[in-house]
Amino acid sequence: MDKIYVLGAGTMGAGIAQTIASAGIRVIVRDINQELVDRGMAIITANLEKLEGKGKIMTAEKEAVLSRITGTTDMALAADCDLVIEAAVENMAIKKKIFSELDALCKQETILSTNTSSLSITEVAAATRRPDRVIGMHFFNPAPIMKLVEIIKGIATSDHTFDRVKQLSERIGKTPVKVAEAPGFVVNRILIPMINEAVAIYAEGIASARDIDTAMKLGANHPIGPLALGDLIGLDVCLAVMDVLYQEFGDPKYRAHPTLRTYVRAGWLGMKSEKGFYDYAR
Ligand SMILES: CC(=O)CC(=O)SCCNC(=O)CCNC(=O)[C@H](O)C(C)(C)COP(=O)(O)OP(=O)(O)OC[C@H]1O[C@@H](n2cnc3c(N)ncnc32)[C@H](O)[C@@H]1OP(=O)(O)O
Ligand SMILES: NC(=O)C1=CN([C@@H]2O[C@H](COP(=O)(O)OP(=O)(O)OC[C@H]3O[C@@H](n4cnc5c(N)ncnc54)[C@H](O)[C@@H]3O)[C@@H](O)[C@H]2O)C=CC1
Repeated sequence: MDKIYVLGAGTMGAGIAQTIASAGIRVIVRDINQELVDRGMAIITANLEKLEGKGKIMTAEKEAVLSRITGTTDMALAADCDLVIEAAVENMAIKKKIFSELDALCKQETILSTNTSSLSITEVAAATRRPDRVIGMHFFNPAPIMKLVEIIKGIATSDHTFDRVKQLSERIGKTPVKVAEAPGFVVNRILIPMINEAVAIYAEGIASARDIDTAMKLGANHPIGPLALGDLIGLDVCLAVMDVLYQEFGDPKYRAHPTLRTYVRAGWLGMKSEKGFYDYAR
């Protein structure tokens, strides 16, 4: 795979584009307006400058990585790419619309993948006429750091598509795991209900946000606490995943805590909106 198209330049899209370009592969990253494209490119540049500042990459390498990334608002540039990685919002209706558009646009061989956190690959694939070439390629946040990629086949995804995505994952330095289609796959079915439970503990006044996080860092050896992790992921993404788990399984244990929903309604989405369980305003 020589040319990859990433759809969405947000938290995940920017990190995925950086990861791919750092592995020597050309990547186009698309968002819906130029301001969002510029914001994504600025995040990538800042990340690379941090690595440069620490002496982990040379200036020439930073420039080379940046030169392999093209920011755009143009969907048509997906046409001749080998792989599309969709990292737009966690909403089935929007993903179906995007995949139907991509299907009409892209060459026959293009593999269409989604970085969805929880949604059905089979349902996304059904919006196309190439369900054998649609697959889940689930990265973790922050994408340049986290080693895992969950690869999820839908009911019609071919072995050939799986093998190609597995090979690419390894080429960009990730460790892929094969996961059968199920709501939330492996990691999020465990992780997001844990974050939801931390929100419940916070809302019940059992401990402060900082103490809940300290408890899980020092008591369970987690690198960051669950509320800080919710802020890193995006509380809107956490809520969307809880709602999918609840709807799909019909089990009340997956009910999103009302406080999580209220935060999202307030626009307190975590780091990306500079406010969540903590304040990030600069
Ligand atoms: C919702 C979904 O669908 C799926 C998901 O993604 S679930 C979320 C999965 N992610 C996690 O669980 C992350 C848990 N947290 C961690 O592992 C760590 O806190 C962390 C790696 C994010 C940061 O590590 P830390 O030790 O707490 O902080 P810090 O020392 O600042 O960072 C460690 C390194 O990561 C880098 N880093 C931190 N955040 C970064 C980011 N957003 N982008 C790129 N690099 C980043 C730092 O620059 C630092 O690099 P060096 O080692 O080269 O100095
Ligand atoms: N935040 C996280 O920790 C993780 C999120 N995911 C998944 O990745 C996807 C993206 O999530 P985030 O990056 O967190 O969201 P985000 O809200 O940070 O970014 C989403 C971006 O997609 C853009 N977008 C919307 N429609 C688009 C379109 N048609 N074309 C191009 N861009 C479009 C938005 O303008 C926005 O910039 C979601 O499906 C989410 O569930 C997966 C792994 C981790």
